[in-house]
Amino acid sequence: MREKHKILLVDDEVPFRSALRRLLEKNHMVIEADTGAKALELAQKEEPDLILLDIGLPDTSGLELLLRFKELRPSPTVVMITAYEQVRDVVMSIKRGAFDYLVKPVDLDEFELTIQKALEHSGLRNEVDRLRQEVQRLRGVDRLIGKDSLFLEAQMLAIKSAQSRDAGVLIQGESGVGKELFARLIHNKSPRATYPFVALNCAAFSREIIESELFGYEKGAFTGAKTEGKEGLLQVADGGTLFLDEVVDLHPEIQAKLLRVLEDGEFYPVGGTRKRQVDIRIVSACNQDLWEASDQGRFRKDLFFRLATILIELPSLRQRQEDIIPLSLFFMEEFNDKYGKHFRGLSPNAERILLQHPWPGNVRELRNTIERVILLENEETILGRHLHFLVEPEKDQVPSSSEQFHIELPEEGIGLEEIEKQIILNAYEKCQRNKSKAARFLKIPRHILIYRMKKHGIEI
Ligand SMILES: Nc1ncnc2c1ncn2[C@@H]1O[C@H](COP(=O)(O)OP(=O)(O)OP(=O)(O)O)[C@@H](O)[C@H]1O
Repeated sequence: MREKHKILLVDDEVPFRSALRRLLEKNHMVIEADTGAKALELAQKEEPDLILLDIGLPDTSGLELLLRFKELRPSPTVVMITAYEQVRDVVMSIKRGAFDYLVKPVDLDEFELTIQKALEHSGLRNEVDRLRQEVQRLRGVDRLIGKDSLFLEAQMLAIKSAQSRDAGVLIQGESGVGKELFARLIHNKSPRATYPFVALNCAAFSREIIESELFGYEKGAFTGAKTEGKEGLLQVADGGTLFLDEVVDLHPEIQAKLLRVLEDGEFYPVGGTRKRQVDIRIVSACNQDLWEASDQGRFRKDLFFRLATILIELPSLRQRQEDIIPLSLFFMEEFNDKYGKHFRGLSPNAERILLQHPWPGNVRELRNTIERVILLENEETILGRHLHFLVEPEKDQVPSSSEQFHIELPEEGIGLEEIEKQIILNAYEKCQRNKSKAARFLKIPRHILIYRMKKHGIEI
């Protein structure tokens, strides 16, 4: 938190700025701009708590500038400064989000009161922003949606494993089931929670990059290495948790180096001669059976035992049908907030489609699906037709007329003549014993149908 508030004065009159500066700088940090361009640059760079903004500037109008300030994040509190004759502009500036206004020449008491209120407002807004971020963070991690028994068992195991500082936890499950979310949950509930959580996807880069990312390097370790060297993620995560995603893809040499870190808490950066010490916990994830990979010689068994002191298996979304609708509603709320929409629920048809889909991409696929609908549609209910992209194309579902037509033939065999007779009889009945209709149905001329009916002894 800043000790002094930072106030930006934007006015092109030097004597007026100097007078305000004298009033303010005893208790606040003051910065100044005499043009709109300079003011915008300072507002972005310095993030002032409060801006005192003159309406008439040489290069732009204060009203235009106000709109630009309102787009900044964090957005500063703005008090407009104006002459009497610009009262209409004041009304406009309040509509555009200015907190208050002061009229030149400024009355001292009114000035102090306005500044005090504006700074209180700015402080409250910052607090609201901070709390909102905190809620978002907690929502993302602590709000794990799921009532399925396999899922709840996994969650209980994760929370229990968080009590230990060091035990290796391996989380297994298909892609998108929430392995990283579980890793964050374990970290946040563990004694290491106030230290960093650092994630690395072991499948995303070459062996060399993973090695230098993990262990860091000393200057000049290899061609292209930054001259000053680089700290590895092991060091960055010191005291906290290192999350290794797709751990099965770690190169054997890196597996060996990692084992040493886990055994002795020590390692050498790439190209380094000075030993580093770290205190980390490793939570890893894998979308295949890591024990089977060890058995097949693709992963060191000694490292497996270190990483998998506790093994958590996360069920696929297909295995937890009862969670599909609650998860959908949860994501609906999330994306309502994000895109300013007002969806309230799912139609029965939409529910049916969501429940029938096999979700090969699991919760991630469901989340993306709901995001797509909320972003693109504008109704209050998610409807079946909003989910058309999940439904197989018609031609794949309904067999063509020739595939639909099927005759059950008797085991002992049957004459072709008899088959023809049965088909004509069926068609004749289907067409309410109307010979013209039956002929059209069988795609033959009417006199041929009559001829064949007589031949087979069918009553006309
Ligand atoms: N139970 C849950 N409740 C709420 N959101 C969830 C849940 N499970 C997963 N998610 C969300 O689904 C998405 C995918 O989750 P996550 O990245 O943790 O999966 P993963 O198993 O690590 O995937 P990958 O194997 O591809 O790395 C994330 O946006 C996550 O927030």
